[in-house]
Amino acid sequence: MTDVPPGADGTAQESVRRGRLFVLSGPSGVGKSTVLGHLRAALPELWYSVSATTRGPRPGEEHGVQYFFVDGEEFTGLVEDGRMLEWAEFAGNRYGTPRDAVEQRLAAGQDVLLEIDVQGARQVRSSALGGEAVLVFLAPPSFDELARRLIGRGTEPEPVIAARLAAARDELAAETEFDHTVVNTDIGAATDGLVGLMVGPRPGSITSTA
Ligand SMILES: Nc1ncnc2c1ncn2[C@@H]1O[C@H](COP(=O)(O)OP(=O)(O)OP(=O)(O)O)[C@@H](O)[C@H]1O
Ligand SMILES: Nc1nc2c(ncn2[C@@H]2O[C@H](COP(=O)(O)O)[C@@H](O)[C@H]2O)c(=O)[nH]1
Repeated sequence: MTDVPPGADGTAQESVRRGRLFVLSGPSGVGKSTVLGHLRAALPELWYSVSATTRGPRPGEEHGVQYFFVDGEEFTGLVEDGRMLEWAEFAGNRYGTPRDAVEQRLAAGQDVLLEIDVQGARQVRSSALGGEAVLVFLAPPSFDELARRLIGRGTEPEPVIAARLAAARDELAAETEFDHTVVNTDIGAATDGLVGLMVGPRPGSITSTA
């Protein structure tokens, strides 16, 4: 399920600067996947974790691309074997981040981005990686606009949309737990906002040798 980047075999990592871990979260329908699509073009070196989920694929989604689509039994096995960095149940399905690929990329010096829900972001924060993780909240311009986007996407039946919007009320209240907020009013501006957070100097790093 995981792939290992060249040079990430654990043999020559002492001289490699560790990659940075970014977590992008926010309510369902705010535009996380859309903005990440643009971010891929802006930051081609960034590695995006592919989550596992028990949700069925939407039209056009492929196993190993948007998600690893697994059944409930396989998901439970991954959790019990300690192979999930974090996982959560969201609106009737389970979602989780495969641990090994993330740790291998970070050790190989590659920056990593997780697109996960608020429950998962909290778990990352309290995990061994929590101290180094940068948590970013993608916020909608308003709740009504969030609902318009989720309904307009047309991928979920009405009861699922209702469950996602109910979850969104709690998720929006969690914004203050994050290191940064980017408001997704305009896709280009939101992408630029994320890029600005991700390409800046690391905390404590030397920015000038003069
Ligand atoms: N800035 C924006 N202005 C208008 N529409 C937007 C904007 N950003 C995203 N959208 C639209 O909102 C809908 C939801 O976007 P998207 O699927 O990227 O959300 P998401 O946060 O990834 O959702 P989920 O968490 O459910 O996967 C899509 O139809 C997308 O085209
Ligand atoms: N805690 C986690 N949440 C995840 C993960 N992968 C995706 N998600 C979040 O789930 C919801 C719903 O996603 P959808 O694709 O069904 O619309 C959304 O908020 C995602 O960010 C994960 O690995 N862990």
